[in-house]
Amino acid sequence: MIRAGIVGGTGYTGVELLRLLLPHPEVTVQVITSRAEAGERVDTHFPNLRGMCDLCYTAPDPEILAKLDVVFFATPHGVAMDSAPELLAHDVRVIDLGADFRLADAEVFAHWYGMAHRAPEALRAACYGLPEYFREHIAQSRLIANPGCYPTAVILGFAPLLEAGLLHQDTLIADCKSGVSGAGRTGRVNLIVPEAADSVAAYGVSGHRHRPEIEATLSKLSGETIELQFTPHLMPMIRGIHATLYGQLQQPLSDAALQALFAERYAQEPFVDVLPFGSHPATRSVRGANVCRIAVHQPRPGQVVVLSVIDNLVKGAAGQAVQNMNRMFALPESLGLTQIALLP
Ligand SMILES: NC(=O)C1=CN([C@@H]2O[C@H](COP(=O)(O)OP(=O)(O)OC[C@H]3O[C@@H](n4cnc5c(N)ncnc54)[C@H](OP(=O)(O)O)[C@@H]3O)[C@@H](O)[C@H]2O)C=CC1
Ligand SMILES: CC(=O)N[C@@H](CCC(=O)OP(=O)(O)O)C(=O)O
Repeated sequence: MIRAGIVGGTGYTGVELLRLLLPHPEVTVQVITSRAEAGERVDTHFPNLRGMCDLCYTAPDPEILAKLDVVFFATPHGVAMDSAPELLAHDVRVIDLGADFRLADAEVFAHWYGMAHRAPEALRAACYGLPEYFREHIAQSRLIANPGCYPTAVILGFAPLLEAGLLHQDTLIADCKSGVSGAGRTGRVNLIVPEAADSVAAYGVSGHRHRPEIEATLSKLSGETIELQFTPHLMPMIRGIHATLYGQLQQPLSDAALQALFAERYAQEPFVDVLPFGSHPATRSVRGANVCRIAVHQPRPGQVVVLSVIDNLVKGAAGQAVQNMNRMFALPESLGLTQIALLP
């Protein structure tokens, strides 16, 4: 059995990790941390776990974490980088759901996250944990940077086109919507019901920290320098990300050829579902499931629109982290991740 620990167990992604790991046949969760709730039973805070979980929160203790096989950091940016080097030295695998190891360039990280990178050596050893594109590297890595939620939806939607060099690079737009759980449990004041319900607003239009993550990954996959306009919006829903991606083809391509590109690229992927051409996937079709549903459109010759939906807490965070863990421990990638989405 893999002995696992979760740092940040009172947050949304930490509890989502617990929901997925408790029934996982090859994992035993031995540690779940909270500084504020140390000593409290987890199921007093999350009654959905009653009868499934006897764990109590403990304060993060490096000596205890160092005895585990894998530690998930479901913590704000800047936390994992202070613990990861020591854990790695004790042969503990680390999966960071935050952004500490996502941007390979420490200076780019410092610019977007407003803090110097304090573990540059670990940063160099980290692998970007998007299994559909970096599966082999993940299997050999001991430190995984779990991708951001928006980047997961955007990269999975754009990558087949960019890998094939089919799009003009100066016309790319990612117009995205997120549910409020994307901001975390201790989210901002504008995420409380009276402020967030019955309203939609864009934010971060001039620059959001997920833009460099998306651009760096798509540049790596395409071999070109990719720049795009990324516009996130806050939606009055709890879970879900909907990405509408726009691009212009460099040369004419039939609808059937576009569809075949996506269908073939993801044919063997257990967690990417390519819908029939011209479909309209809804976030409710992925709620609670580790899946990205994608649909391709060509409204006018040469104009491509890709729709990509995920649950931000599952394929956008905890589910993808478990997928990465499975890969790191040479387990079947789908183990413990075959939940069907909750509908309605
Ligand atoms: N919400 C989402 O949809 C997604 C989130 N992420 C990323 O995952 C990470 C966690 O997000 P989320 O679950 O939403 O966050 P929350 O704000 O809901 O929870 C954060 C957790 O971290 C703990 N924590 C905070 N500071 C520290 C610290 N210095 N040391 C140890 N523990 C700490 C908190 O518990 P306590 O203070 O009691 O210790 C709490 O349990 C973030 O980096 C986020 O950006 C990634 C993809 C999607
Ligand atoms: C709705 C909302 O506020 N979403 C968050 C991103 C969610 C996320 O988890 O991103 P990281 O892992 O990079 O923090 C935001 O835009 O800042």
